[in-house]
Amino acid sequence: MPKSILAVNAGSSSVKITFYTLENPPRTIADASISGITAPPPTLKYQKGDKKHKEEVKEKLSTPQDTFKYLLQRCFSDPDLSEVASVDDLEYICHRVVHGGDYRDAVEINDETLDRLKGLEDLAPLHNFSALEIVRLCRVELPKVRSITFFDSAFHQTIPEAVRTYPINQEIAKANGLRKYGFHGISYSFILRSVAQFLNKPIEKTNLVVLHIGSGASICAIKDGKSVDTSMGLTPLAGLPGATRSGSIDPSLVFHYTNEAGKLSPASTSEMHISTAEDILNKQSGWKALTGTTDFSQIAVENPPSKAHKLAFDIFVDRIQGYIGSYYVKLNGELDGVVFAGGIGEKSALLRRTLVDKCQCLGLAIDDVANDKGPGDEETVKDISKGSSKGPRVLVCQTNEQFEMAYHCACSRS
Ligand SMILES: Nc1ncnc2c1ncn2[C@@H]1O[C@H](COP(=O)(O)OP(=O)(O)O)[C@@H](O)[C@H]1O
Ligand SMILES: CC(=O)OP(=O)(O)O
Ligand SMILES: [Mg+2]
Repeated sequence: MPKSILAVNAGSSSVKITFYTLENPPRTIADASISGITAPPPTLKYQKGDKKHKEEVKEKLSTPQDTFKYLLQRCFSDPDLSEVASVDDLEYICHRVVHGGDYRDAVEINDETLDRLKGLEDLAPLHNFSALEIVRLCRVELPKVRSITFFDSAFHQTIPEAVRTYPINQEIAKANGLRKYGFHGISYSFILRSVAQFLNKPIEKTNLVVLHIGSGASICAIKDGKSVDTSMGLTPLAGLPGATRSGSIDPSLVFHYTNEAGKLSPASTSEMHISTAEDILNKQSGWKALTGTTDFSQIAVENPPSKAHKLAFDIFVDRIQGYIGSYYVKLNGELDGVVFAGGIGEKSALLRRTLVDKCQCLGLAIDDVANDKGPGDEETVKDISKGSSKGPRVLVCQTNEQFEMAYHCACSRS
């Protein structure tokens, strides 16, 4: 039986896994995910071809490792999934790791790289912990399968010095790795390749402003196929607000909010230390703090259920509009398109329409019918610009971080 690739995308509240054939390009065999780990009961979603299944998980899944093991076991024990019946059918496991520090490329896990990644965990405990717990588990329980880690930050290594440097003491900045890194890069890499192909342009001549907006949200300016700026910074907290994140705020706010800011948060564990301020701004802010829900589909509605929902929507629109304006100028107005991606970008026609209306002065215009319809299941990129528009294209891209990892894994092998 030919071997396969398993791609793992472990987030703070979900673990998604996808099995692919080991060929170039890889073909999806099956997809499984568990979401709602932090807001039980967790939900399992499973898809193989046209067969879709969703159920509440009864077992207690308190760690990313438990969740990953549960998903793997479910897939291995499915009689319809004969392609991946056991660990012997796997050649590679690709892991999405959010913070990769100075890494420019994916790395294969061995004692040395795992040690280096351990150092990064302190810089981004909230974001790297789940993924690295799963990497460690795979080392112990699936030692024959090669683990490759892909970093969200790697795509942004091209950001110029003046953009990535914080104006603080540079000795301290260098010693502690304090600079803008940027994230969602695995997704941006998928989007860039897919959109360049769609526009029939070479990647190195493609200029885009891309919005990856899901429960974590960021935006990226791409010039000649390279990231030149992005809204997230040292950690994914900077920039746009998200489901539970504040996004950029005046840093002094922290000390006015609570005088416990620097103390360890009760959410810390013996392996993961986070301060009270980090916990508040990362996990108790954003849509959740404003409206009580983390689900943007309840906020992005024509008639919002409360003033707070309307305010949350308006805040998001305001912050994104600011970045689009700034990046348009940084790209000298020479952009091929503005791309909407991520759960919200792909699904909310209302947010896309509102933003495009607010950015009319840049020549953006939308076709309402195409926008309302959105992309079909098999449509990776859809053009929703108004036919007569001479401005940059307005596009929706259904991003796929798992595929991007499997694709690079298969490419580097062939
Ligand atoms: N129709 C919709 N309108 C607005 N937001 C939506 C819609 N459908 C899903 N979303 C939002 O997309 C977000 C999840 O995005 P996704 O990129 O899948 O998540 P993650 O950041 O966890 O990877 C959630 O906040 C969800 O509410
Ligand atoms: C980097 C980041 O914010 O990731 P996610 O959107 O998956 O939370
Ligand atoms: Mg995501």
